[in-house]
Amino acid sequence: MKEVMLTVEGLEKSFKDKQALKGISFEVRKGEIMAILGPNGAGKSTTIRNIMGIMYPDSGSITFHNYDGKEIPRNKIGYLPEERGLYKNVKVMDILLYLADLKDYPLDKAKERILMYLEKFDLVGKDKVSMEELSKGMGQKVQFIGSVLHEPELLILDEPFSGLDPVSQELFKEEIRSLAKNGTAILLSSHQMNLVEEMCDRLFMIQNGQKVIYGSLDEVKTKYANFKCTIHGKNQLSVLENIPQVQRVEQKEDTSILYLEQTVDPTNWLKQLPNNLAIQELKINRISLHEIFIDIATNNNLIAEVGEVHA
Ligand SMILES: Nc1ncnc2c1ncn2[C@@H]1O[C@H](COP(=O)(O)OP(=O)(O)OP(=O)(O)O)[C@@H](O)[C@H]1O
Repeated sequence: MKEVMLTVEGLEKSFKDKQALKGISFEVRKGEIMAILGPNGAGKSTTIRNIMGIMYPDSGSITFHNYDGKEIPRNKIGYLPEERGLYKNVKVMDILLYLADLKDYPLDKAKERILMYLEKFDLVGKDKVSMEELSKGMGQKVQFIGSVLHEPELLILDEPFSGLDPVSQELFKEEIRSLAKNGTAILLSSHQMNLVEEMCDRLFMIQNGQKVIYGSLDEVKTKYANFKCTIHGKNQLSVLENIPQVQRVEQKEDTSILYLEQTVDPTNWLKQLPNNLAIQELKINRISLHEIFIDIATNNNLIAEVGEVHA
């Protein structure tokens, strides 16, 4: 197993009468992309802010290598906060060198890396431009550069893809993957489940300040992502609902989605379909992370049925 870089253990945090975190525990390992997911207000940013030392937990511990809490060398960590925006009337190169300096990173090396990244992110020549002259997406790229410039061992990205066009999204994805490949531990919060599904090795899902899922993407999919069968063809709802091992059916015009029980073996299940079904097209696949997320965030059906995954 990969070396553990960050350990969060039993984190509790309250704001006045609101308990935002109720015993959050997880690890982030060298070279992995770990997603922290959850509905709005679940506690993701609060968790991240505690790791970054922007606030301190009421109880629980945060360990980076062998350092605890306030001892953690934050210059070994990179952070792209949810709130975007750097000083407006400062030139791109100056603000990035300032950030590198804050992290005690050698400035000549930083300058080289800034120019390399500006080229990579399609911002050649923008080093001399002031921040206020950049578009929102360009500003976000510069802020991303600021978070990786000093070659952090742990990179925390709070909603890195929000507001990016598809091309810029690809650039970020590629860069994040390549950083992980080179050993950076990455903790990433995102609401874009398709991207999480594409990129992440493991995930931690939080709701109301509590863990609901923690495990590798494969484990989570095997455990939570039951099969569904999509049929294009005109069929009566009652007929579909009466097929064995069908939990529920969603119908839109001539397309029906049959959500199947966890124990279904697709080959055997297909063999016993009624022979008078109208089928123009049929496919079987596992439900997506997006659907798992919605299920958990809205009614907890899946969790109640199958329990938890542990990493
Ligand atoms: N500084 C604060 N003072 C009071 N309450 C706060 C503060 N920061 C967060 N909270 C509360 O803590 C809970 C968790 O908020 P947090 O920002 O961590 O959620 P989140 O998962 O990051 O949500 P989102 O997806 O909307 O960004 C919310 O109920 C929020 O109202």
